[in-house]
Amino acid sequence: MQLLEMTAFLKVIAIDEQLRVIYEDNVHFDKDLPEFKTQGGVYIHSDRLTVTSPVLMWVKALDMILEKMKSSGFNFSQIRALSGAGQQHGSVYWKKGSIQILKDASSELPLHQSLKGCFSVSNSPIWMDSSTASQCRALEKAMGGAQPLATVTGSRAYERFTGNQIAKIYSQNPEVYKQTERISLVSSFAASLFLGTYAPIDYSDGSGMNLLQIWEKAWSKSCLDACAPGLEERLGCPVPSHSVLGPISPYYSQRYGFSPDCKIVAFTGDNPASLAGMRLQEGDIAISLGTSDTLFLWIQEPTPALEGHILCNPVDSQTYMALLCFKNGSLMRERIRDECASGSWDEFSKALSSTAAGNSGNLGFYFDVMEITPEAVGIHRFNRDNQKVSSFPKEVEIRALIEGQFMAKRIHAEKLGYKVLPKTRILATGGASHNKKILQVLSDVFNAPVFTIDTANSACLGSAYRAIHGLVAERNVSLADVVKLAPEPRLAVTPTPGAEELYRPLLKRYAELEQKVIYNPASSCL
Ligand SMILES: O=C(CO)[C@@H](O)[C@H](O)CF
Repeated sequence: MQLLEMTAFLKVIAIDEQLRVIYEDNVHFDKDLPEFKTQGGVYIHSDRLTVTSPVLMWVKALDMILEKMKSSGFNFSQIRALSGAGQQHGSVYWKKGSIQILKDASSELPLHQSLKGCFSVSNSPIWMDSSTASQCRALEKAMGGAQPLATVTGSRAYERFTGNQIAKIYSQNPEVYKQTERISLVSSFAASLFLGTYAPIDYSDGSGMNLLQIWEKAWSKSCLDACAPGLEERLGCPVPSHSVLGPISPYYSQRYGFSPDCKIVAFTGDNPASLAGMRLQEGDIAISLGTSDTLFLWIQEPTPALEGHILCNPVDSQTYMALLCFKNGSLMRERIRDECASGSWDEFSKALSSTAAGNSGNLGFYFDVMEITPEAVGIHRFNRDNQKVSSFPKEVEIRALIEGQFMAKRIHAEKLGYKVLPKTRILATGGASHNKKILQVLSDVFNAPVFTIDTANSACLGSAYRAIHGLVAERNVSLADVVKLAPEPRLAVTPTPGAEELYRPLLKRYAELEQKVIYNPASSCL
């Protein structure tokens, strides 16, 4: 069994020995926990840069989803291993003395009641936050620059990365930091709830903090010291992502009937879990079309750069995964769907069918929030002569959005050194991967076949696979061996003949125009 704590929802999947899904359910934060008044599971603060989520909402969602399973008659005693994943980079701050409260939580009460006083920061910073620019500059300065930091930790300093978020809390609320005995990632926080004590951070999700040396798999003392004092003891020691952390807390056996022998396998980030769920192989590109769109690939010898991220591979500690994050993902698509297709995906798809590939040379950049890849914000439209225009007809706008999002992915993947080869497969997952018209554009822009996997939520499935893998990893069994019975990714679409020739000049134009829309703080103040 495994849980996935994402930005907008909590999801659970249980699978049997044949890797068949035997239970699946969600709790949507906005709809099912309206008392927290979140939008998309988050609070966007008035500065438009700070983005947080209430940590108690996550705890209450866990209580809710387990109660739903229990009332459905689910037999928890059959669960042999449990793992999970959480949105990357987010952080949870446990107040002094909380470990004892966590250990002693009464099985008579839902967890959120026992833990309500345990968090020194009640609104956790999450991956959508971009309020730590000064902390990023300070960290890069301390490490000798952006590239030296990227070489050590796999990424230059990014606002959403946990080290910079901790530095902000330490500098703005030193008393709160002093009152904090443990700092978890969202993934290790969720693991702690099941373990009944603080769970360690795994190498893969730990690579998204600007704190972990990805080659040595140990905290970088220089990075820790540059962010906050006494940070190492608050983080604990990182562990391999396949580690078995221990048996499930007695709280779950008493309250839900879990077997006391159920093992907790280290939780990891949502994207590393997706890599496991999609059973990515060398040469594949995975594209997760979610709240944020992410492109990731399995890589043997990475070269950390000033764009994108190199993370420790969650299923093979000797290799790595390259990741590019595009913050304006499904929320951007939904806004254009609402405005240009009356809120209907069918109409949206019809618009894609009624416009020709290449959109008659019209190109668009759609960034409602500050984009990560590249750093840019706002809506920018250009006609076939590269002249800025203020609007497009609705169906042209829809195609410009989708072609633009996928051209950006190909351009930035190739900048990271990735080559689209004849054997390249694109494995698509996430909500939009159900839409064949959207996938057709993806296939044409990359000139590669697109496969989808059975469940739209690969991060969930990946965590279930990792739970099983955790039980045998010590015997050097690879994840691939453990999941060979899993459903094969299904071929969804293949490239339209002539797509490569059509998009090659468009990709070149898009890359050139992107330089014009890159965020330049100086010009934006004028
Ligand atoms: O920031 C990201 C990756 O670096 C996002 O994909 C988050 O993991 C989404 F939860």
